[in-house]
Amino acid sequence: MAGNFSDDEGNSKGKSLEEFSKVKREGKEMHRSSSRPQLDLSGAAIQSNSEERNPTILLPNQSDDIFHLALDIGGSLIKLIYFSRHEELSQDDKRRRFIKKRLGIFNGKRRSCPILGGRLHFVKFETGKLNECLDFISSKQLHLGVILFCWKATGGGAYKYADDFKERLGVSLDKEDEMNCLVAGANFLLKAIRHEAFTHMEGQKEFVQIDQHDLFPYLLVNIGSGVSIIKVDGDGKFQRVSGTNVGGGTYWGLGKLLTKCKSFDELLELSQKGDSSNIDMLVGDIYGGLDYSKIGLSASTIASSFGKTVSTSKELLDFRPEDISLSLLRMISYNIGQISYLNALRYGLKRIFFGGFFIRGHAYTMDTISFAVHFWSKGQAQAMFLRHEGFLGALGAFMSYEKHGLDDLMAHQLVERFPMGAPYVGGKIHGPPLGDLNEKISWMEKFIQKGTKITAPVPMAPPGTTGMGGFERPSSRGNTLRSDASAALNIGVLHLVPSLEVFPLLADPKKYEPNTVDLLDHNELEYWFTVLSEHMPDLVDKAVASEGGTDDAKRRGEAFARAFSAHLARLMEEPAAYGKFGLANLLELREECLREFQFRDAYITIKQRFEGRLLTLIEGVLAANIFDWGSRACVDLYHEGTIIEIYRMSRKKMQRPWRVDDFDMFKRRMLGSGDNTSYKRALLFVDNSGADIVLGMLPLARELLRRGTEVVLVGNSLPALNDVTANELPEIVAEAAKHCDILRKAAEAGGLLFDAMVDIEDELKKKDTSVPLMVVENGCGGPCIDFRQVSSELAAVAKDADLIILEGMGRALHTNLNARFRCDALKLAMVKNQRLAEKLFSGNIYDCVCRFEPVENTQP
Ligand SMILES: CC(C)(COP(=O)(O)O)[C@@H](O)C(=O)NCCC(=O)O
Ligand SMILES: [Mn+2]
Repeated sequence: MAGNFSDDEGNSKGKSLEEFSKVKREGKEMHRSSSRPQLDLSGAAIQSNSEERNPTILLPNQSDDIFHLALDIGGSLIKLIYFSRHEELSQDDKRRRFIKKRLGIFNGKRRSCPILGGRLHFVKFETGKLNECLDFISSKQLHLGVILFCWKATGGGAYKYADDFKERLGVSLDKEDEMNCLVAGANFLLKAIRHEAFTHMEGQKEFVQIDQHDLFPYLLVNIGSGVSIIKVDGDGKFQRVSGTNVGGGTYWGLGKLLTKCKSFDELLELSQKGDSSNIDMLVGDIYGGLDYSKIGLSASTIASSFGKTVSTSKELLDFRPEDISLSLLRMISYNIGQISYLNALRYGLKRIFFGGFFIRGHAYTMDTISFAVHFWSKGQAQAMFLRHEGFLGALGAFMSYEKHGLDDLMAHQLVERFPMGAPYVGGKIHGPPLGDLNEKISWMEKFIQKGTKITAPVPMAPPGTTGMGGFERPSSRGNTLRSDASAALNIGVLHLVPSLEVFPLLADPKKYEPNTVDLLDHNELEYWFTVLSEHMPDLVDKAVASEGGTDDAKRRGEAFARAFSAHLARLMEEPAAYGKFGLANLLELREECLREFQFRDAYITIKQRFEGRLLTLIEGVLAANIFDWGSRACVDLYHEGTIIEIYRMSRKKMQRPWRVDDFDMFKRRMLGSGDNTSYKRALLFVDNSGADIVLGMLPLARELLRRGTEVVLVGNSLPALNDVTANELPEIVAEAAKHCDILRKAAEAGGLLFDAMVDIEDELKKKDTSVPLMVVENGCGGPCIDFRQVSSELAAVAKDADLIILEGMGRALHTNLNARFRCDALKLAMVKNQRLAEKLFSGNIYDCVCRFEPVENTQP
């Protein structure tokens, strides 16, 4: 990795590099937490002429896990992106080591994948309040990890404010060309991030999946203070074809003069209550209330922005600031839409992507731009917007660091999360600071005391819009408090997980959609909102108990409930607030939110309760799936009997045929005649811990093993509800193995019974590479599974598998009910929700689903 080198005084002369690195290291360690990445200066060499004031230093042995930070300092806003390294989530335990070696997955850093896992954070500040940006960087100590480097920066402010960064933080800014950055940022987003682009017409947001092989050419319109219009033909291939000086700065500047608003967001918020027909001259004003239909203009179309203000004797103070703001917003958005379309027409482009912080996820702005493009192109061209709209330049600057490997990242390696602390907004801090749990809790408590309703961060409510010709007055935002009331960002933190892979047995990864239930359907959202809200008190009880029921745990429990309710409220207000969101995402958001408030495993006490019954081996995966602490109906049942009583009742009630009953087909396949009857390798996606495993999946695994099938038990990587994790599985298997020879032998050979083995390394040297029983993690932290993002070890074992068994409602119904695989698939679940049973199968709660999909039938 290369970068410019200078010490705090900006002078690198007079000290040997070795001395320098020693001093720097010692100094650095004093105020650095141990989890912070260290610079490896060994082997460092000056790359350019050593007489230069800031020669470039090459650090050949530096691992990639240092902070990267990039800036886009525009005329109005500073956009900052920084990368923080992932903490290791769990120890690289014996099981993982064994599996990785057996599967030939290179352990440690993989050369083919030069970046380590980490997170990309997106933050913005007003340029006029540069100090807030510098304070933020200092408070997060982002500058300490990068003492030898310059930060990549773009935008005019990279020149204008370079000295401030040098003086306050001792960091130089390495300037990158703005247009280059915009294009690199847009290309990265459109290629690497799933559903980054969306259309917005008449209040309706629709996500668009761009085929990365069919991306170019397109028109990129970046609306910052001014507007750049760029024709993009490929990576690094572009031309700035036009621009306009009437942009975001114009709206803010004129708005400030005319309304006395103090900030852009205040001005934008004001427009929500405006009625621009008091300011604008409409076609109807000229035509006596009629449309000018001959040329396609409705009465409500603006004939002349601000046209009405000239013909009256009114002064500025006689006009409502709300109306002025809306009128300005319409004038500027419409104008940009029109100019953009004319440029698209000039170059024969159909797709126009709009970015820049002028848009701010503001529905009215997007609708106006879309309307202009649609109207003038007669529906031929399409306006599209980007979820990371404001960060194109900063992302591009970030991409210009060499060797971070980000340019190779693909959608399946990125997971977006929405912690309560993000996004951080400069200026008034409305939300809790990132990362600090205690402050986050206090922040939540403040709202609990006030009894105020809060919604999670992100943009403003969509206004009511009408069709052709104009828009109705936008609806007001009401009096809900947002955790981030001033500036809206509808993006989360991007987690980069280089080890995630697309499940290789998916029949058609392009067509694959994990979610069965789409929450963009408002009825669905309302229903699941109620289900999850009602489940909350019980979940909080369990979570608090899992942490010993202490006062601290109770405090965190309350804060979690507030935070998750705020997310739910946010989604109810704007279902697309977090991008394309299905039920699986919502269920995982709940687990992530628990983890954010440091509940490591909320159902641990429940899982442990089952341990005494581990020996009870009874067949019946379906019946055992009744043990689900995520289902309201089932939790109610648990008050009425012991686990074993409920299980017995569950089995007794199971009358065949089940609601979906392909059992006979599966049996025929299992018992069929000929040589090729046994499956070679089965992947068993196991679900709820204890009863499900012991009463359901282990007996099935045993049967498969008996028939010579290699069995891979696939468990969650992180706890989710009461589901068993991959780390917990070996212990359960070991316990069961004490009572079953088949399991014992298989487990020993699979490296699951370490006590029984002298040395794993000796085991690994054995020639026989067949492993009868393995445990692998799935890469997931929710109760569902998205097969576009699975762990590398699962992807590796999947390559030889010819049978997949998905157990449980989350993995087989909420997700993957419609998924098709390139091998046989058995989907087993009990439907523990009345509405879902009716909707999916016209059935009833506790119905069972046994769907067998032999590969011949699933191939198109
Ligand atoms: C979270 C779950 C999908 C877990 O089910 P499982 O995969 O364990 O069978 C399920 O508990 C669920 O959808 N619960 C919410 C709906 C309800 O309470 O009825
Ligand atoms: Mn489960």
